[in-house]
Amino acid sequence: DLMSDDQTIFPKEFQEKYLVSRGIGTGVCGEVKLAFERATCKKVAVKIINKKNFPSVGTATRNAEREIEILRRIDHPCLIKTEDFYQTEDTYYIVLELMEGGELFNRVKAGHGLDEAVAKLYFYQMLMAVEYLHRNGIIHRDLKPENILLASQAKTCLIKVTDFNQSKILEGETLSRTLCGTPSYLAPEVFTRAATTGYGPSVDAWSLGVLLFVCLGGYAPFYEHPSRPSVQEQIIQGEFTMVPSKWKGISDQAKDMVRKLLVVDPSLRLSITSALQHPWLQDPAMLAQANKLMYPPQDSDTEPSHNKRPREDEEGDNG
Ligand SMILES: C/C(=N\O)c1ccc(O)cc1O
Repeated sequence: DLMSDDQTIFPKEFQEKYLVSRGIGTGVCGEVKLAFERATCKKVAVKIINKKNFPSVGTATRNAEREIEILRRIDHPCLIKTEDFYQTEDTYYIVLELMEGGELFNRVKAGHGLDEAVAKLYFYQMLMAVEYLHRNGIIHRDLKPENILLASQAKTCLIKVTDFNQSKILEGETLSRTLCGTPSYLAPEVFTRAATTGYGPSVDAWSLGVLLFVCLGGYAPFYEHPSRPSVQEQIIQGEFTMVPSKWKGISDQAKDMVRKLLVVDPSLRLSITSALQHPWLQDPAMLAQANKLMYPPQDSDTEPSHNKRPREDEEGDNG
């Protein structure tokens, strides 16, 4: 094992394939470093996860490989691709697609939200990504701004959801571990019924509601405050306030979407599929822009049509 510039130990075969550079992010489960694939100079992100953060995972190592297999097959333009996977006896190294725009978290700076049109474009892509995960039997369970990555610095850009592999690979998702991170995005049933009856894909709809609230309002719907009930209590009661000064410029349809997602009873909450049919998203200009970002025309799609004369320097068979 060779030491990189800081104390992280990388497996030899990892070092042979990748050159590790600087840190680009840290999460509750580990840190993220920029790396270069030596053979192609392609930039990648490497998530380094210390197994001691996932005590129950030791026994689940076998199905970690199986989960990796499932995740390799996951393929959607708004989901981060798992490109490679290494592990030592105490660390996981997950090689992921790099997103130059970094985390959405750094875009929704405290105090002001995104333009409504930008929030709508991002939210639509999140819905498409999460609907695809659910169709493939994966519940994300940890949707939050840190797990939404931006492809570029541009406002209207492709976004990708990450860390869905986290919960799926590192099985051993216990309620206690779930409660170790910030509870702000956790759905009510995770605190109430989850321990016994378990919970379904509707938990992701709640988290997307919190995400949309933050993108539009620029502040969290459920947050710690000395004179308020605990965050957990606020969530279980579904108590949130759209402060007029922060929401005055936001459309009624956008507010309606948020209100229909932040519903405590999962059976009454708007589903991902229904959210995609909500009037707020029936916006042809946004849909066209999103589809262009998700499915950019490839060269082969723009082949000159057969009735065009080949360019002077081009030898066409009818040249
Ligand atoms: C986890 C990840 N990519 O997969 C990532 C995390 C942080 C960041 O700034 C850029 C990134 O690409």
